[in-house]
Amino acid sequence: MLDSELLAAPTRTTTPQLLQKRHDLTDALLQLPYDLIAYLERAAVHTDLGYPDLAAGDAYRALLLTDEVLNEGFEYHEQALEALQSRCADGVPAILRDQGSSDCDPSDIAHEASIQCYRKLATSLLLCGCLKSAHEFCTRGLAVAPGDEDLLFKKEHIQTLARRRLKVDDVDINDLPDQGLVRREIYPWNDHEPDRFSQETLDFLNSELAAVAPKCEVKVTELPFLIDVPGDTEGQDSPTTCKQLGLFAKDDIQPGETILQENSVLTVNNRLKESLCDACSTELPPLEPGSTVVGCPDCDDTMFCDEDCLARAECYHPSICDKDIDTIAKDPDPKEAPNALYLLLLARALAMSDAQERHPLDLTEVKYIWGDFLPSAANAVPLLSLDACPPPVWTLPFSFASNISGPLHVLEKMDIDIFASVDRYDLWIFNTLYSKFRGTASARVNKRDGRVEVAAVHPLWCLANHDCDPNVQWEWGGQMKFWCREKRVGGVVGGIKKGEEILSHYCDIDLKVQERREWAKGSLGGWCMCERCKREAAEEEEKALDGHGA
Ligand SMILES: C[S@@+](CC[C@H](N)C(=O)[O-])C[C@H]1O[C@@H](n2cnc3c(N)ncnc32)[C@H](O)[C@@H]1O
Repeated sequence: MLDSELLAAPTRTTTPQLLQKRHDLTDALLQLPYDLIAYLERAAVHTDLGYPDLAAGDAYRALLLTDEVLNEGFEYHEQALEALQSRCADGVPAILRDQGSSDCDPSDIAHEASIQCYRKLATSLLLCGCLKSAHEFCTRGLAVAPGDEDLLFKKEHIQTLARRRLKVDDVDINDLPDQGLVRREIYPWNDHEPDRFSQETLDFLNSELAAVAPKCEVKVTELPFLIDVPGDTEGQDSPTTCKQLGLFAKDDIQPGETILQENSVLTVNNRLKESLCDACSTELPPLEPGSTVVGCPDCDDTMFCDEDCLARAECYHPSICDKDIDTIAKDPDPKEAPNALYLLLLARALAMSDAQERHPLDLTEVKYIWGDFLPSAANAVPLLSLDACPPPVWTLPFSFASNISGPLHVLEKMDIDIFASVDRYDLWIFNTLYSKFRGTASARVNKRDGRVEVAAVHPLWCLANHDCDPNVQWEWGGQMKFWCREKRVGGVVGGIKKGEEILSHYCDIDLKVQERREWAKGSLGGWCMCERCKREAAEEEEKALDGHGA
């Protein structure tokens, strides 16, 4: 019986009805932000809609609110208690009734609700593939409700799954997988996403390009739909294409000519003690007489390479100035470096949103960029099974720390009320930002120790598509720079004719085809199918056949 509870049971409520319910509950939360019952109700709707990650996010906020109710000294105690009392005016809320309690004392209700939160968190995180966090919530829940059958069952199930996945008899809890996957999509209720192919979008992007890349324009183009399976790519049905954006030359461009120079404050680094500019993350010039380095006049330790960077920081820094936010995600374990950088990018976007009083998804640096989204229908899985979760079609990396607790911690450090700001800082918004950053960000390693330390999103540079015979070369210091190659692969003289596409490179083009394809696969979403790759792969295959025959 418990097993069936773990599955997202088919519901008689239709998707449009569920979406309406979600909409109403979100509205209710905007009216009564400290209502833990509404969060639990929305978690249930998110489960029924097939978004266990969003259900976990709601259950976690509900859990935090149970703490607020139960602890008089907590910041939102009064508001959370008042909201709960108003929800209990007519008896125990329906969402808690199956727990058998008819007692309407707020403390008892909050206690019952916390157990429900632990159960929801454990199940939902398990469905996303975050076994370690799910296990932790089972353990925390069992400390509050020893012997709770549901939590005991889930804990046992996690251990069974882990034994199977890790192929060991004794599972060390610290070894449990915790990096999950969730749906990567434009959520049905996301009304911030522009039509990227509309004339309005193209006009906006082209006006931005005029300042940083006057010889470039963005256009709609067709790209091959790339396949993830090596060996499936050649000599079969020609791959279908998909509509995307790309950069094109508006004029002839000469070899060596600079094409694009772009600054982006959506740039972060994960070094705590390195002297890097807070805005552009380049190494600061030495602090000597005549140095251009300037500090923030209002907080210690925030340095910029010059007055220009200090001025650019106005669009995010006021929201984190003197807020003790510096240590978050800094100096991570090397294995965690990419996740830490994505969290820092998210934190920067949240600071920009707060400082500019703009919805994060409406930030110019974010709004138009590629997110590698799948249609919602393709992501929807009719019945989620705990034994095969997350389903292979889900592609957005997800963890409790990166997607739920980390962003909330950042907001709290920024003195933002995490309950009263659900319109701007809801989990689906963090997930959408992550999708966009994962589709477009570039990273830089420290030359001294080879560790990945800087990441950035350059919203115009990232419009250029990849080719293993690129016609441009790029370099990223304080600025992202593109220039026309002097020579193409094979020694052909460079130069780009008016109307030709700007062809960037997402991997080291000096590698052999197999290695190039491996490297670029992550950012391309599949096996590169450029002319050079197809030609060289065919040559390699021919060589292998010859070797075989000899
Ligand atoms: C950074 S974006 C490039 C700009 C993107 N086309 C847009 O519409 O904004 C990277 C994505 O573009 C697509 N892409 C880039 N180069 C490609 C290529 N040579 N073949 C197929 N898809 C490509 C892939 O979907 C990749 O994930």
